[in-house]
Amino acid sequence: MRQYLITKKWSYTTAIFSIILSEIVSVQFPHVLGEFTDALSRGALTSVLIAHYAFELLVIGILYVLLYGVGQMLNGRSGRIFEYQLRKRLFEHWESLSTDYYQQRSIGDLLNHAMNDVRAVREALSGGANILTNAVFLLLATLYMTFTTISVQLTFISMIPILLVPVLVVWFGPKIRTASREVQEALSAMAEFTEESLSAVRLIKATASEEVEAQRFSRKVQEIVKRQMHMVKRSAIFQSSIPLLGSLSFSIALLYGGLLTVSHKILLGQFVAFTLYLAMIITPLQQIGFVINNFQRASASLARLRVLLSARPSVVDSKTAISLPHVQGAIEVKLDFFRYPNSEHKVLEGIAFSVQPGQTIGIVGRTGAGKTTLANLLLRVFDPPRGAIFIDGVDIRDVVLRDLRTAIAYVPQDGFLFSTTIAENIGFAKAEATPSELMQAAKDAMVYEEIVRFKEGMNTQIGERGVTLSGGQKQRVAIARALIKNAPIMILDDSLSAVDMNTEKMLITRLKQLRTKKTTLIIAHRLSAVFHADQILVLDEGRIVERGTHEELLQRFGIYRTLYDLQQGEQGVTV
Ligand SMILES: Nc1ncnc2c1ncn2[C@@H]1O[C@H](COP(=O)(O)OP(=O)(O)OP(=O)(O)O)[C@@H](O)[C@H]1O
Repeated sequence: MRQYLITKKWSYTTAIFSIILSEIVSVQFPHVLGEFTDALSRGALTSVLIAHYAFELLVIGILYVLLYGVGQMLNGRSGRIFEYQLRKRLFEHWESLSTDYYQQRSIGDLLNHAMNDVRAVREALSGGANILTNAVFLLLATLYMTFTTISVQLTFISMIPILLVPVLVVWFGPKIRTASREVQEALSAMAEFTEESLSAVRLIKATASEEVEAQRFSRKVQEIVKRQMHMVKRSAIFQSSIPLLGSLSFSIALLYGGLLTVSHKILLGQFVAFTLYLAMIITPLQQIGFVINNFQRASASLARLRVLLSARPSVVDSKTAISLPHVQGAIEVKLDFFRYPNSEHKVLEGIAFSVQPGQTIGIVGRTGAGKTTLANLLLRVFDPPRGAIFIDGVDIRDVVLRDLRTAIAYVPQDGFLFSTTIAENIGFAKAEATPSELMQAAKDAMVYEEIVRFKEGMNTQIGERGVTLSGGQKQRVAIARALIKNAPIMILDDSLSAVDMNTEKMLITRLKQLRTKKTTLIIAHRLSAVFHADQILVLDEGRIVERGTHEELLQRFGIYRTLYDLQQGEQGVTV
């Protein structure tokens, strides 16, 4: 925030300067009315003089509005730019963090930071800056005018209650900050719940759990209301005690100023002007309370944002990382064991195998055996230990992350697609892809014929605002997205599971043709996806328990054979 204020120093200086000038202009208002009253009480008021005073007030009004308007506009603009930049920075920061970060934080919580916390800071920055400058300088200008044109003594005595304002700030500030942080945390919890609940809406409906969910939601909302009431109570007491002090000042002024006027120590016009001055500062005093309140909330939000922005990615380029722009695709794995961070359990143990460019490796095994974990390590979604995985003979821990991930085309298990057109989804990894390349990728992934049946073809919107693709279609669009990357290494993580056997066979044949000199890793539950592989690894509880070609493994009568017999019985699979 400091950096931002420095870059915008001229805008803020001009805004503050305009607001100060506007206050200097506005404090002339009671002064003119005081002179008017004096002229009236002396009986010296002529029609020319009345017109003169009226014109003076008009000019004061116009100048005030212009100057204050400029200040407000500049501060408002800087606040909005800050809001935009902070959200952009948050987004870029989140993009840079590693996957494990998202296991600890929910999307709803992060969105709440991006929306509510950022807005709280912006409000303090723009609205707060306006009002604070306005209030402080109006107060100073009023004090100056009352000192110089009315009575130092009267000003001092009347202002005594107002001097208690800083004491109130020190007393209430931390309390409001804590209350505000608690509200933001409750809002985060609600956002987290809503996000999760809406993502699972199909499940909730299918299991008729709407009422249970609604009750859980209402508990979250009640918690927010409770915390908000707590904050509102504290803020209200604080905010109302400031005008209370102002009213006290007013009473003193009336009492003491009245006595001074009656005893002719000050003129009637001076007394009228003084009460007008006091009336003028009551509102800013009220606003100071509001702004300080705002600042306390913004400071709680800033503290939350600071925690977020100080998170560092756990997977980063090493200082000596080398660039590998032309990967051939040889993979060697010599992994003693791997545990996920914050877990004691060894997910993979004693994994050793190698793949030559052009080869296809099949990885099969029961659910939870560690297949996806192996893909995660190859991609460095989680860092493997040093000396465990090599690409073209180089430890992947020493390869520039971007190069490593560019060399691998990965199709995740859920075949995630973005809510945009099919064409954009396929071209995701290759922004410069031509329409014919996109079409070819869709054809290679055996999904083109189904895409052209949609009215908009490749430009069909998918997701929330468009058509819903079937599981098998999604998987094939995801495969097309990987194919267009034309990467030396491809990992299909159970990406054919929702595709019918016939299409799977055609797809595999096509993959073989396309990737003759490239490395392909196929993770699968259905063995038919790996029959053709040069080598099949059978994983069980994190270990390679069998390896060989399809024929070799069948002869071994182990897990693979059991799985094969089972699946053949279920689906009538034949080699
Ligand atoms: N991010 C993670 N943190 C901690 N443990 C994890 C994480 N991801 C997976 N695991 C654990 O690692 C083990 C292996 O999971 P993995 O996803 O690699 O299995 P898989 O063989 O791909 O299973 P499936 O065939 O069901 O996809 C499981 O016990 C799982 O609970």
